[in-house]
Amino acid sequence: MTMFSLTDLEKIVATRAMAEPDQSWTAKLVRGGQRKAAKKLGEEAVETVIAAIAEDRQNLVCESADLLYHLLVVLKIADVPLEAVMQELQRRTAQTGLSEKANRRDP
Ligand SMILES: N=c1c2ncn([C@@H]3O[C@H](COP(=O)(O)OP(=O)(O)OP(=O)(O)O)[C@@H](O)[C@H]3O)c2ncn1[C@@H]1O[C@H](COP(=O)(O)O)[C@@H](O)[C@H]1O
Repeated sequence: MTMFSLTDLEKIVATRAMAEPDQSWTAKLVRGGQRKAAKKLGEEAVETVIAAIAEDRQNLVCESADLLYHLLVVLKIADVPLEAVMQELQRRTAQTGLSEKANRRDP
């Protein structure tokens, strides 16, 4: 069995974004606009943090899934393809996180 990937979920999100809002959470979020979708993403991030701190592994899995799904919806609304994020992550593999932080210029 091939592993389900974020790219697969990105395609589902793109398809469901065009569905009727009363039949799809994705469509409802997309029609509601970025402010609401991003707020939902923030809530899911907080719930993920709480699960991590509570050392609740099962809940951490569920909240992480909610978080990644809502991130893909926010990227969809912003018209940012997952590929752009992956390219940025790939670019960063050229250096360690610590050296990136040390070389960062503060605004
Ligand atoms: N992965 C997800 C996914 N994760 C979470 N959610 C929904 O996100 C919503 C918000 O989650 P919460 O736990 O915060 O629920 P809640 O507290 O009741 O939310 P509120 O009513 O308080 O806003 C729920 O309705 C979840 O069902 C998701 N909805 C959809 N997907 C994927 O998107 C596909 C298409 O879904 P639809 O767009 O609904 O057809 C699905 O088959 C899945 O693959």
